[in-house]
Order: sequence, then C-alpha cells, then structure tokens
Amino acid sequence: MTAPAAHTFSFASSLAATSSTHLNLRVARPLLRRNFSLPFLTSLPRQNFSHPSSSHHHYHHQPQHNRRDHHQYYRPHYSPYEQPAATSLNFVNDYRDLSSLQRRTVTMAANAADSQLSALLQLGSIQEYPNCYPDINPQDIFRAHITSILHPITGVDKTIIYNALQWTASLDKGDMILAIPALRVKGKPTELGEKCGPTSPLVEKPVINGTFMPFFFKPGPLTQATIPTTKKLGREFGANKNNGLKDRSDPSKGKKRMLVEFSSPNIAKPFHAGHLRSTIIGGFLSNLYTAAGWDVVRINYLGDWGKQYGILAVGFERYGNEEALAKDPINHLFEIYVKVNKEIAEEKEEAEKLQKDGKTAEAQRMIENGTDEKARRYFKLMVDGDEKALALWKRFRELSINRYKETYNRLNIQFDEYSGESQVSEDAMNAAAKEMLEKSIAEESEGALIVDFTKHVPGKPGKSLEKPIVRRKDGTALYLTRDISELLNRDQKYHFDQMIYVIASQQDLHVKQFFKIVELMGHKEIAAKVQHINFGLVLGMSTRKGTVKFLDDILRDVGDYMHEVMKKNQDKYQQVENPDAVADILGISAVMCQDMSGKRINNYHFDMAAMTSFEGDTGPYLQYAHARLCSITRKAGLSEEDVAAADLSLLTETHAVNLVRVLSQWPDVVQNTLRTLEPTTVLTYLFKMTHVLSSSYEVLRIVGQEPELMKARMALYDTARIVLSNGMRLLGLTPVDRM
Ligand SMILES: NC(=[NH2+])NCCC[C@H](N)C(=O)O
Repeated sequence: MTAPAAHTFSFASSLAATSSTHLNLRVARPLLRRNFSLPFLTSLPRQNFSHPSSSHHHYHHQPQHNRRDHHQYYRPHYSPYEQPAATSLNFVNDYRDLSSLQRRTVTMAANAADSQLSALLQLGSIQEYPNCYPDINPQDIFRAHITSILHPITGVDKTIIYNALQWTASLDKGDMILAIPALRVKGKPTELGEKCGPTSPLVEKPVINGTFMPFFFKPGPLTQATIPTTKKLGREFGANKNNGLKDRSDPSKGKKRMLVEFSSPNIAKPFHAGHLRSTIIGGFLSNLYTAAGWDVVRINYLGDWGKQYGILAVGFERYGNEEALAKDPINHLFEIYVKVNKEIAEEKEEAEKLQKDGKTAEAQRMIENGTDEKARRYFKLMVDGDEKALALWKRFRELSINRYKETYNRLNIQFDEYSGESQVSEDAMNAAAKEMLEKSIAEESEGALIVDFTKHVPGKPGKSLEKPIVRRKDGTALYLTRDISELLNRDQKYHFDQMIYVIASQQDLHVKQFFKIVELMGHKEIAAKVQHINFGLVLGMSTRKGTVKFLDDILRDVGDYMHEVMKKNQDKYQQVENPDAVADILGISAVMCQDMSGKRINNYHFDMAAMTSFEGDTGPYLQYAHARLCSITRKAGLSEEDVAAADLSLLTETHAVNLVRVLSQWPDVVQNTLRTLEPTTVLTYLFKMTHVLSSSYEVLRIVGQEPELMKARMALYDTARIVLSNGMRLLGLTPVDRM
C-alpha cells in the first residue's frame, strides 16, 4: 500500500448519509484503499441503521476485520443521485483525525432521534478548528459543530469562532457561550440568533441574552459523547498529551520539557508552611503538565549549604547521638541545631557584656574560641573540599533526604533530582560573577560585588529591584548568586523548554532579581522560559500538640484526628481494611484541599476543625463522595459487560442530564487549568460536580430498579467516579474506596 501523498478529496462524497432517522452510509472505494480505518461502521448500534440491502450497499457485518481487507466487506458504489450537494470538503493528510471527528458525530447522531446528519457532516476538516480533539474531549464535538453553524452565517473565520466559544459559569447559563462582539460582525445580536435555525441535531436554538449567545447541548448526543468516551479512556480522561508536543502535527518530534522546582526545604531547619505549600502546588503542577503530555522533571532544591551546616556539625560533635540520628534524623538534627544556636546567642551576649565592661581582650578571646567562629571555620573546610568535613555533612544530607522521601511518598510525590544550594559549583559562580562584572551588570562596592538595578532598569521598576549583593567581601557567594548560577546550569543540563519555580511570595523580590540578572547577562531566551509561581502565607499553623515544626507532625496530627472521626461510625469502621492508612490519607486530603481551596496568592488560616469537617468543601467530603460511588458500584454488582451495553437514552431525568453536562466539562477544566495554573480551578470544579452528584442519589437510585435502568445509571455513576478519581489524582490526592 502506498503512503498517502498530499491527496485532496471530498469527504462528503466518501461518507455520506441522508437526513432523517433512516441513515444510509456510503463509503467510497478510493477512501478505503487508503490508510483509513472505519471501525465505527461496525461499532455503530445496528438498530439505528436501516440494514443495507439494496444492491448499491454491500454492507456485510463483520465484527472482526483487518483494515487491509476493508474493501472486501464494504463494497459500495457511487451513484450520481447520491452525491451530496454542498458538503465538499477539501483536506489533506490527516484523514485519521478527520475520521475521528466524523466518526463521533455519526455515532452520536445515529443514536439521537430526529438527527439531521447532513448538517453534522458539514464539520469539515478537523484542522480548521484549533485544538479540536473529539475523541478525548466531548465538548470539542459541540464546539466544532457550533462553529460550523456560525461560520456560514457570519463569514467569520472558523478559528476565531472556535476560540470565542467559552464555557459557562453555571449550567443555567448554557453549556457553551459566545460573546458576540468577539466576532466583530455587523448587525443586531438577535438577528444573528434568528439565523441559527432550530435544526441542529446537537444544540438547541440559541436564545440571545444581551450580547451573549448561549448554547444548550441536546442531552441525548451529549450523553452519547460523554459516557462512552470517559469509560473508554478511564484514567486518561481529561488528559491531553498533545499539549506538550513540540509539534502537534508531528509527534515524532518529541515532547517539550518542563522543569518544576518545588518543596526545597532547608536541612536541619523546620519544614515550614512555605515548604508545605510549595510541595502541594508543585506536586499538582507536575501532575498537570504530565497530563498535558510534557516531559516533566521534578527538582527539589534543598537548602543544604551555608554556615548553618558548620553550626550543625559543631553541634553534632557536642550533642550528636548516632542512634537518634538513624531513627529520626530530621528531628534530631533540628534539636541539635536549636541547642547550638542557643549557645551561640549566649556566648555573643557574654562577649558583648565583657566588651561593655571594658574587658576587650577577654571579649576578643571569647569570640575567637567561640562556637560561632568554630562553625565558620568548619564551613570554610567544607567549601575548600575537606573530605572529613564533607563526609559528616553528606550523611546529614542523605539521611534527611531519605526521611523526606517517605513523607513525599505519602503525598504521591517523587522527585527526579535532589539538587540544592550545595550542588552549585564555586567555579560556576565565580565565572558568573566575572561575567556580571565584565558586562558591567555588577560593580564593586565596599569590597563586595553588587548589582545596582537603577542603572540597568529605568524608573520605578529599577528602584524596586534594589541593590542586592552578589558576592560578599570575603569572596563567598550568596543565595542569590547560587540561583543565578544554577539557572544557567539547568539550561545547559536539561535543555528545558520551560521552568517553573514554586516559591513563596515572600521571595518575590529575590526571584525577580535573579530572573532579571540572568536577562541582563544577555540570556534573554532563558529569562523568557522561566516562571515564578508564588503563593501566600499559612496563618496560625499550629496543631493540638503545639506549633508545628515539620510536615510529618502536621500530617500525623490531622491523621490522628481523622481516625477519631472514623471510629465514630463503628459499622463502617469495621469494614475498613486498613484504618490507619485510610485515616492518614484522609488527613492528608484535608490539609491539601484546604491549601488548594483559594487562589494561590491568598493567605489562609490553618484550621484543623474546618479542614477535617465532612460538611462543606473539604478533602474528607471529596473522599466521602468517592467512597460512596465505590459503594454504589459494589452494591449494584453489575458486570462490566452489562454496564457497557447500557442504553444511555434512558438517562432522561434532569438530574442525570445535569450530571452528564458537568462531567462532560472535565477535559475543558483541565485545559483551563493549564491557563490559570491554579489548583482551585480543579478543586472548585470537583466540588461543583460532587454537589450535582450528591443531589442525584435520591432521584437516580439503582437498587430495585428495572435492569435496563440500573445499567444506564451505573454507567453514569461510573463516569462520575472516573472523573472524580482523575480530578483527585491530578491534585495529588489518593481516592479511597471505603472510609
Ligand atoms: N531556587 C530557589 N530559591 N528556590 C527556593 C528555595 C527555598 C529555600 N530553601 C527556603 O527555604 O527559603
């Protein structure tokens, strides 16, 4: 078989159907000789077609067939009177995509009574619609269809119409809405509305609302488009791996690479709320880009370098305990760190007292032999590469990472790289400093090297960037220097397309400074690839056991609390296989959902009572909704085949229809989230969906219904469970089956 060259032909003349409920499909031979798969012909529900019997239509129903042999089974003929009139569509290559769009619409229309199939077939080439993926996004079918209605009426470019079709804030506003001014057409909105005839098989005739044209989808086709797709795609429903392709028309060119730097705690120091938020948001963004088909690299940039590690080492010599270190490195190191810092503060106070009393020499001696000075010297050894000094530090680092990994696992997060400030090479930093000096970006000031932004960025913005130091008087580098160097290094190492830094908004200035410096150094293309994702504070983060220090403490405390809640319902509690693990998951869900409820930039109150409640939009509520769907599935006890064979046209109640409408939005919600990069976009949707869901249970019962109705409703609840589970996983939650 020859590869399809640039071949132009008319789709409509190859696959066409007459309108009305009786459909005749004709498939032209030339089409079938090409690499063109038409499995849909056999997958269509047969009762919806008049059986091909005339001599013109040799349609042998063969469930299994090889693509090459299509022509043996479909032997249609052309006959002049069957040539459809207005739907000649030119397209090149991409038959398969086109076929998918057509296939879906044909299938849907075949299932919908009163279908006007010829209208559907006017969709044309899928390439005329930007990012149209009818096989994985049910809404895209409708978006393309509405576009095909409005295009001939308005004469406006299909791309413009397609992009102007927005989702609605709530179901009463329609399923999709068009802001008419976006089309820039003359005439009254109402006139435009009039021109949209009432004949569409997929959408109701729009009723103009001011300058908006809302579209309500016909329930039958929407259900047909949504439920089978969701069930077929399962875990992948909502994902669109095309987003991350370097070239959407040529997947062989590979994926784009996204670096996400997040969490980044400081060894031996508390894992504070800022790190918690960075972890949650960064984990979510990594999942989001993975779902979008990017090659995601997760980086943890540890605070693991600086004089404080000299302090820690000196402290370990005094108070270290190998057993305690092995058992709980993070807490042990923190205890030591606190103790030594206290000593340092005391010594400093004493020295100041001596100084005040005029005992200068004694004060001097005190400082020279003091702990702080010892720590400084120790860190100097580390910088100079002293192996003994480094060995101890390395152990601290490794033990801490191992401990962190356990916690990250509980949050479903795995890092690809544990980098850190220690990993930034001195040579690279010196080179960067030299470059900054040569390019007159940095200048000497009292022995140190500073960047005076007022000289490089005019006006207020320059002033607001201040005058940071990039190298100390004693030649040592700083946090800022390391970030500059590390960014240049990552560009070399990863050749990334984009990078996200998930860092608290308290460091906004720091991030702006190093982004700008890199740009001023002439690396405009690097500066253009990086993005700071910031977030606000967590206020009042303390648990019943006092102010929290480490993430583990928070998670343990909330988990314990959830365990107590679970025990209150002994009946259910007895059925939970591993209550400790479930309580842990519920606690984590509580913490995470509270964190992701608002916009990232907002501060929020850490509120144990609120986050663990089952009333209101909480993590436990979402988990409950999921567990309930699982319970319904268990109780219904239907087989996969039963549910797959469900007659979806039985889903006619308003509750069922509204649930389908919300569920069909999920892939669009994911697309929108790629724009907002806000976890709340997903969470808000999941709460909206679960509210519609929980109001349906009373009306849409399964147990005790007619078998056919049971199957149809089960298919609907299955779809809801898939969407809920996918949404929860995207956020980083682990959906539970029982609780
Ligand atoms: N590239 C960065 N600066 N990332 C953020 C690091 C956060 C730092 N370890 C802190 O705790 O404040």
